[in-house]
Parts: sequence; C-alpha cells; structure tokens
Amino acid sequence: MTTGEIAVKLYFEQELPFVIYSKPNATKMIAVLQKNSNIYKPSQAASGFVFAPFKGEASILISEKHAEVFVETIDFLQNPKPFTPNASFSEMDKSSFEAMVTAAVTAIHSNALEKVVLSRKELVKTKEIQPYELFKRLKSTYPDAFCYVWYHPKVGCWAGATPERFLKKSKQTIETVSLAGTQLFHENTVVNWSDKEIEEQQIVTSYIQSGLQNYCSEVHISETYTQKAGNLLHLKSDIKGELLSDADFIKVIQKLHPTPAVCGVPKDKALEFIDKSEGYDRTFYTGYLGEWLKDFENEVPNSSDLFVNLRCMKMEKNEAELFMGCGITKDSSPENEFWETVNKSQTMKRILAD
Ligand SMILES: C=C(O[C@H]1C=CC=C(C(=O)O)[C@@H]1O)C(=O)O
Repeated sequence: MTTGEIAVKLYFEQELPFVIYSKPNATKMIAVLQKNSNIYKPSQAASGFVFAPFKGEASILISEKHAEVFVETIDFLQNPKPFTPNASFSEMDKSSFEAMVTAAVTAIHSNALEKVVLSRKELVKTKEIQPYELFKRLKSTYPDAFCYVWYHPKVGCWAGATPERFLKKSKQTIETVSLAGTQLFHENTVVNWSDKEIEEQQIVTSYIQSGLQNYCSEVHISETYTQKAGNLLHLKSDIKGELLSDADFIKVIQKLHPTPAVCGVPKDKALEFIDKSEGYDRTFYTGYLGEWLKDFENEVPNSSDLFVNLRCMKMEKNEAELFMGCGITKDSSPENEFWETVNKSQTMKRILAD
C-alpha cells in the first residue's frame, strides 16, 4: 500500500472528507484529505477541490487550508477485465423515459425549446467496494477520463469517469470543450454522424462561444472531431480563450454552467422542463468538480481545472445509484434516446461488475 492509499483508508474509517482523482491520461493520482468534517465553500480566497451541484449554491470545497495532499505515481494500471454489457432495465423505466422524451420533442416542435438534456437514474446492487479499490478500477478501465472518488460524511460518496472538461484556467488562458452526440463504439467501423447529432453538438458550441464573448479577448474553436469515451463515441470541439484582465472567473462559470451538453437552450426553459419532467433531483450529477485555484501536481496557485460530473454514481454500502442522460432535439427518437441511456449506464456497470 502507498502512503496515499493508507491515508485514504484512515480518513474514510474516521468519516473525514476526501477526494482521490486523476486527470485524463495522467500518470499521477492526487488525494486531498480534509482534517475536519466541516463543509467549506469555494471562493476567490479559498483553494481546494470543488464539488458543485447541477443547480443551486450548494457547492462544497475540500479545503486545501485544512487538508493534507498526496501526489503519487500511478503504478496499478492493468488491462480492464472482460465485461459483458448488462442491459437490464425495467419496462416502466423505459416507457416513462420515452414518454418524457416524446413530450420534449413536442415542446421543441412548438418552439418552446431548442434542446433539452433529459436523464434518469438506476439503482444497481453491488458489493461494498473500498474507495481506493474503486478508484483503481476507474483509472485502470478509463485512463483517458477524469476519474475520481469523492467522499463527505454529510453528503455521501460519489465516483465517476467523465469524458468532459468543463473549464480549465491557467493564468489568463481558459480551455473548455463542446461535447455532445453519442454513438456506440464498434471496432474497425467508419464513424458517421447524423444531422441530429451534428446539430446537438453545434448548439453547445454556439452557446459557449456567445457565453465567452464578454469575458474573452479572443476565442478559438477547433474543428469538430470524434472522441472515444469507454464504449461510446462523442462529437467534440476544443475551445480556447484569453480572459480579459478584469474578467471574473466565477462569473464565467456562472455564465456557462450548466451548458447545453447537460441542460439545454434556452437555459431557463430547459431547467424548467427538467424540473417538471425528470421526477428526481440530480443533485451533483451534471454539476462540476475539480481543482479550485490550485494545480496540486505542479503546486501552482490560482489554476483551476473543472470537469462535468458525468458517467458517475452515488455509492451506498450495497447499492449504487447510476445517472445518465441524453440531449433531445427536434429529430430525437424516444426509443433511441432510451438506448443511449442504457449504453451510458454500462460505463459505471463495468466498474461495479465482480
Ligand atoms: C448527459 C450526459 O452526456 C452528455 C455529454 C455527452 C453526450 C451527450 C449526448 O449525446 O446526449 C450529453 O450531452 C450523460 O452522459 O449523462
């Protein structure tokens, strides 16, 4: 066991907050372990690791000031175990999800909305998995994702492997992505994207571009390309901008979050539709998480690196709550959208499999 692994075990036993994470393709794991169980808030003055919900103000900071930090080289990567996709779901889940999508498509056709991202959750029975073991499974299976296990005794334990960077800030440069559109990955098959998926991703790109307009002196958007994320493929563009010297990073976050990759356009109408239709509170699913005002690996202050909380689950002792959603546009097929959520659920089911 490494010193970091021992520390994570001790903090978990003592019910103290911590996060273990690793950035996409990184060779380091970072653990930030808070020495008390207070709930701290992120601010311009407090650095650490932030865990922010989909909506509302309930962001939680694992505060660097009250924490010990371990940065260790990852030496446990192994080939992921073979996995047979587990496409179990209840017929009720299927029909109610499809009815929700049908209502969204109708609302889009009547011009009430342009796009809305709808989600569902699924409970999966599991054996108890220790946090560090869970993190090892995540990083071994999805080395190119942002992998994390986060715990706070007053909130619970979350884990995930997200393919989506929300916002990175280093000096005055910010980086983000437009990620949307999903299909299953098939070995040796040429990838084609339909107009529906191209439009779905373009909506995200345009929203980010106009959102950054008042905060950046210049914004560069790459060509759209295909990104692999586990068993899935997404459409993606990289976006980079230079923040104006008086631009407030917190305001940029408030302007962009939640993007149409997880919410919709117009934002207020999409939020309303999600609230009245999904029938559950997303809490931290489709929120964001990551380094707040500190690059822990390189010990650089004032650098932030945030990711969207996707392909994630809330862990209880013997069960996990999995969350998955998909972007609905005028051309969405309710049944295809449901299968997309089933495909997305495999990302965490693979981690929970024995
Ligand atoms: C909302 C999710 O994915 C988003 C990110 C990528 C592709 C998406 C899509 O194709 O719908 C979603 O916008 C999720 O995985 O739960």
